[in-house]
Amino acid sequence: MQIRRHCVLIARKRHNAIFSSLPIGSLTLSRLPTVSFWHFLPPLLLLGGGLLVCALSGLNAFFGSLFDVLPTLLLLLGGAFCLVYGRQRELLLLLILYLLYFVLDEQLDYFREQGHVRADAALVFHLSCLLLPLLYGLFALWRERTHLAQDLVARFAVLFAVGIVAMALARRYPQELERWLSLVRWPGLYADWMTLMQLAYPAFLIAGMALLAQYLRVPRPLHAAQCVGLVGLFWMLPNTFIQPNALQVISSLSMLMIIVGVAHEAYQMAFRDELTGLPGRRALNERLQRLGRNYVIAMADVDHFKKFNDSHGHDVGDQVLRLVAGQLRKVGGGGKAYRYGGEEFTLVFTGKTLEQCLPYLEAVRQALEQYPIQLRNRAQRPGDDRQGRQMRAGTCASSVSVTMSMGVAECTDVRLTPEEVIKAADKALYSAKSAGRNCIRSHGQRRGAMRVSPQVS
Ligand SMILES: Nc1nc2c(ncn2[C@@H]2O[C@H](COP(=O)(O)OP(=O)(O)OP(=O)(O)O)[C@@H](O)[C@H]2O)c(=O)[nH]1
Repeated sequence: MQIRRHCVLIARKRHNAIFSSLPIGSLTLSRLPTVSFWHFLPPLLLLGGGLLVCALSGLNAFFGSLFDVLPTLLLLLGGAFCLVYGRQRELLLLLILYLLYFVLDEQLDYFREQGHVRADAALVFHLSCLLLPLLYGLFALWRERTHLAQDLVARFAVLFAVGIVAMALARRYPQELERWLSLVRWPGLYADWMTLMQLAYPAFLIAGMALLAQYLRVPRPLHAAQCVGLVGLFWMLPNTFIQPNALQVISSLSMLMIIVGVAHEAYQMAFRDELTGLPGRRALNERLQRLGRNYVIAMADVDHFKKFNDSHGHDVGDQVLRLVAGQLRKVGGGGKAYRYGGEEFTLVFTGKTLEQCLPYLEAVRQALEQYPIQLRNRAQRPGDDRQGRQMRAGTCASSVSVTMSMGVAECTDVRLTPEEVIKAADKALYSAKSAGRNCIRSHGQRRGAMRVSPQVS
């Protein structure tokens, strides 16, 4: 790695935007944005599918019976899954959704059989509309603690206490409670479309904003699923007695969103490298099993990374690895980047020759070399954007650049295994390091380090 310290006038907008100042000791470095549309895609697809099913006039016998048992099935299977993997938060969310389904389904059954609602239907419905967003929000925001058993007991205790108090009040003061719940407190804020009791709207709003804030602070598939789930429940409640399948379908799908969120995160844990967000070694091993006949593998290693760690600290080193991963992720030519381990990365190209891949690798190498990493002192951070612009234009900032060496090998013989190709790429990487670093060397190349101009077609 070649470290250059010099005064820089930061002209590149992209650079400024990306350096969103993550404090690391006395330094600040970039935090790559991690909010992703893909986190929302599975729950949105489930919600869309659910709304479509609800819009159909009636489900056939098979789907009717399926949705009748689905909430119970999801609670049992999803609950067992969450319990085994210590996901108490999700377990309790499933339980809350199931309890809501159970309570309202009893009312619906009575309504269908008798042709009129039960005497306590309004009270039960209003209570559900108030308690659901509050409990869902509370339990979704309640972070898991280290002591799993204590955590689980605390959650059950809170749920139990709320349930007991609500039931006691409903039994002891049914009319007063119903009147209190259905009161229009803010007539000026009342609109025709508001078919739920008025208190439910601020409860949903607060829960929704808190869940969104949680997602923005920690963007995770599960947090996205919780947000979309709340939207589904907000749609479901006013339609419970109007749309025949709304309760079963949306309750089931909200539970499924939580389970899919847990499964999505479990997959990410197994196959994604947490630090860089790139697919990890396990994902690479899977990919190696189905590479076909023609492929190229490049091993890339950050130069003098130990020195960088020693001079700037491990945390800054971590940020640099993220930045390197961000550049590698952009490699063209259909290449896919993986974190091999430590400061080593692997790039895999399929259906291409080594000559075809080299310009893409060279483009990445150059992009990284030319990318200034600005190290700022936290104490000198500007108070606002204007001040920041002035400071960037007028002061000296400490800037370093990171370089990497690469070794490339190609599968030319069907008898070669991917592991042998990786070994060959590793040898070429070693040659690139010996040749002075910050260059690309391909397997079989005898002398000198290869530098090719990035004529990417
Ligand atoms: N910050 C940080 N450092 C890491 C991580 N993984 C490995 N390292 C460090 O990477 C460094 C690798 O050092 P070396 O293998 O000696 O390689 P190098 O200093 O890059 O030297 P050359 O490869 O010869 O250019 C070690 O100091 C490791 O501690 C990580 O996830 N984060």
